Amino acid sequence: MNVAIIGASGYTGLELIKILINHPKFNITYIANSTGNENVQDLHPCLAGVIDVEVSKADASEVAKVADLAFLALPHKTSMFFAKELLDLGVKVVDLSADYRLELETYEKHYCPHEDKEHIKDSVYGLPEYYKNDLKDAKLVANPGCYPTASLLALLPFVDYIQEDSQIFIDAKSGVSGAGKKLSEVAHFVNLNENHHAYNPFKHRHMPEIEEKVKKVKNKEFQINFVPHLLPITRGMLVSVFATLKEEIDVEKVLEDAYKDSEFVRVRKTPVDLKSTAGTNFCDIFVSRNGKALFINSSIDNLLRGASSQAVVNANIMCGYEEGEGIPKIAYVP
Ligand SMILES: NC(=O)C1=CN([C@@H]2O[C@H](COP(=O)(O)OP(=O)(O)OC[C@H]3O[C@@H](n4cnc5c(N)ncnc54)[C@H](OP(=O)(O)O)[C@@H]3O)[C@@H](O)[C@H]2O)C=CC1
Ligand SMILES: CC(=O)N[C@@H](CCC(=O)OP(=O)(O)O)C(=O)O
Repeated sequence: MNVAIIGASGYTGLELIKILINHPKFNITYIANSTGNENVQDLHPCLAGVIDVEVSKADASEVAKVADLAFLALPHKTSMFFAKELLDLGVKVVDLSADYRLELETYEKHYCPHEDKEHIKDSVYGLPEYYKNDLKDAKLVANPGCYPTASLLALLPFVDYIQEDSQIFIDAKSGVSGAGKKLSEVAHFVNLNENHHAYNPFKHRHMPEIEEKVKKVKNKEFQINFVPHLLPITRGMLVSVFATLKEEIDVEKVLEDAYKDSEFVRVRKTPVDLKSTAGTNFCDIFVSRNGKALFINSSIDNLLRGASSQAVVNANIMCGYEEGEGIPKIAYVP
């Protein structure tokens, strides 16, 4: 199957190239960014001697001539313009941005007016462990955000056991590649190095994404109190969920049962770490309880399970391939 990558000069775009080069079924036929007119090796010197392709200035009608499926690694608000055109031209889309993740009303409250109301209602949320059946027939997949991926995989198995009307707290920590390649004051070496801080407490746009998906998957409404933090590292994400159980249940069994058939969730016996998942599509999860107090701990690579490798898993399912075809499993350890 011929595929296109739009947004190939960004961090997640590069990860898509790296995965798709080695993929047994997908063949990259189109790579684009906002300017084009460059070789991919000039864009990413690490790809010299690996892939020799001209980068185009992104154009949906050109994509439709050479590809059946497009990965959009574009910023929110830009993605929906390309997705709309591509879908109308019959190209399947896996969108890494937030543009198709939420109900229209939730999206417009937390982002901006939506420019593709026709397709947003048909998009499938790309969290494979919970949406696999819908993904099989999807034409448009909305890849989840990195924080919601790690948070939902940790939280969802326990939602039925958490005290109704109680508070759920999520402490989440991300490597700085989560913010994309653009320069910013926060990502300045001197501000970041040997430092650690929270940002947007209780106001981050991933809080409504987590709340909405808990409601959709489990039909339960909880106030999710989400606080993200920035880590002075390139990639990796660590999430700690705190909640109160209705009863003193066997939490390890609940977690193991939830993911016994999942190729890319590993249930751990000790608290999780960043390095064991870096470079892979795995989500590692550990759970513990103190009476009714519940602690769930998850780890992912924000650029892979939080973005590009999860996008390729979704594309595999959409195209009827094995979920794990071409998906990285070996971590960057040590
Ligand atoms: N980084 C992460 O960990 C995660 C990111 N995401 C989401 O994935 C998407 C991509 O993220 P990331 O790779 O970090 O972003 P980057 O900022 O690193 O890259 C953005 C890419 O979009 C391209 N682009 C921007 N505007 C246009 C345009 N008008 N036409 C064509 N190309 C355009 C840029 O090209 P150019 O170089 O020409 O400007 C660049 O290739 C975002 O929506 C992000 O929120 C989701 C989960 C995790
Ligand atoms: C460290 C950092 O800045 N992270 C980004 C989240 C990146 C991501 O997963 O999400 P989206 O696809 O929704 O942008 C942030 O907090 O906005």
